[in-house]
Amino acid sequence: MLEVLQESLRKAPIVIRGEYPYFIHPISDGVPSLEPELLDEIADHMIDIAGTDYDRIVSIEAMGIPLATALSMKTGKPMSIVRKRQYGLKGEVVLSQSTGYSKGELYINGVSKGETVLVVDDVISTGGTLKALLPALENMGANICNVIVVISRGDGAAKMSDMGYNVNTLVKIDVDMNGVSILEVAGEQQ
Ligand SMILES: O=P(O)(O)OC[C@H]1O[C@H](OP(=O)(O)OP(=O)(O)O)[C@H](O)[C@@H]1O
Ligand code: HPA
Repeated sequence: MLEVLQESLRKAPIVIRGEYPYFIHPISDGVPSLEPELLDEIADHMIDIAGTDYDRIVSIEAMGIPLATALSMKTGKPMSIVRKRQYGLKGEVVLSQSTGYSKGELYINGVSKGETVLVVDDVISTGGTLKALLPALENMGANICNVIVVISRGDGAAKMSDMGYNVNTLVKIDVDMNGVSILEVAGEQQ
């Protein structure tokens, strides 16, 4: 299952950002090359998990964009991208994002009260991004039907679960200076 994703993770190089061992992968970075087979495999798997019964796909720049685009084209659902740039549109909501290696503001536009949304992203690590985003979407009146993140590293997904948010992840990994180890693949017995 998810063979293309697993194979690509095993090849991911590691660099150090501050003290954080950062894996470089097509889904999380868009480099060196994001192949259509990989996007196709992931989008199909997301549809297996979440179906198509929602009004909107919500994702976060930058690397949520190819995922949300692939899913939008398969499902026919519109998408809204949470941006790192302020637009000042009416109803824009700002939140603070903190990851293992960065801090900044995120801006939500385009999500209406009462909409059912599917949230997708490339990676969950500390959980800092989703910890800020999910309550903000709920405060805007959105109904979050599902959250799917492709790659889980660290304890972010467990922390989200403690907060009452179930984050579906396709693959759980461990990262050290030697590379990526695959700990768990969705739908497979370990
Ligand atoms: O669980 P966390 O520790 O919050 O980390 C996860 C976040 O980190 C990455 O985003 P990044 O801000 O690096 O943006 P990018 O997509 O532009 O690379 C990733 O896309 C997630 O949004
Ligand atoms: N690599 C790529 N994207 C990420 C990482 C990482 O190690 N951690 C959080 N987002």
